Amino acid sequence: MDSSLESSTSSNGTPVRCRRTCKIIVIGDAGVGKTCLTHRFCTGQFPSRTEATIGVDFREKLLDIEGEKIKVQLWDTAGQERFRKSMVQHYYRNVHGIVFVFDVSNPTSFCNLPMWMDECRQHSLGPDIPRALVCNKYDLVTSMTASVLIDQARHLAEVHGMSFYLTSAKGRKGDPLDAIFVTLAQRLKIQRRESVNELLLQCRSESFNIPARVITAQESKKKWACIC
Ligand SMILES: Nc1nc2c(ncn2[C@@H]2O[C@H](COP(=O)(O)OP(=O)(O)OP(=O)(O)O)[C@@H](O)[C@H]2O)c(=O)[nH]1
Ligand SMILES: [Mg+2]
Repeated sequence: MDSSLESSTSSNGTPVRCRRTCKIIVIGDAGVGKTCLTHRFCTGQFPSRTEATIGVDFREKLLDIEGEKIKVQLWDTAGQERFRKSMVQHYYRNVHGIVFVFDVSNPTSFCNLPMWMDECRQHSLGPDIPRALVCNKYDLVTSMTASVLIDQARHLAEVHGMSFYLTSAKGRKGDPLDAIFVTLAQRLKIQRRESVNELLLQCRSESFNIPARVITAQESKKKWACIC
């Protein structure tokens, strides 16, 4: 995992604390509810009114993952082509997690998912980057057609190793909305731990005469690039 560390400084200018930041992009067709989902996750409220996102909106939330503070930076991207084309390069730079969203009441938004996945591939985001598939507006589900769509979505998520969520940004009791982002942050943390362990093993097998804790610290710094 390659995420960044953020520092705050004390009165004498020395860094006092580093906090990991991970960038999660939220993508999908226009109107599927990306802004509402991210807004609700960060503020707890369903926005009374939204307008089409132009470029990108940033939202942040500090999570406590197994005792470690991780700042999740959400990139709420624009679904409309005309509002996103100048920003696409920025969306995909240094991404740590991806959330694909579609609207269960709009089958076209499901059919367009391969196009969004392709765009990720074209920008070199490999399968190693944790991702989630969100079927939003579940509160609108009434028909059998929707349950077929949900089954297909579940299958798509399984095939691509994505976590799958049925959500309503409008919110219902027990809605798993928070789990989307918390689970991604947990996966990122595990991934980072594993990559450090892999490096340790590699170094040992190559008989480098370097104490393990030195490698961990150095590599950890590289993986979570520090901006202090
Ligand atoms: N019923 C219902 N409506 C929702 C839900 N989520 C979003 N909406 C509505 O869907 C519309 C579009 O929501 P947005 O969050 O702005 O959609 P978006 O994906 O950010 O759209 P772009 O910024 O254009 O890409 C708004 O009218 C929301 O109120 C939901 O879970 N249930
Ligand atoms: Mg939006």
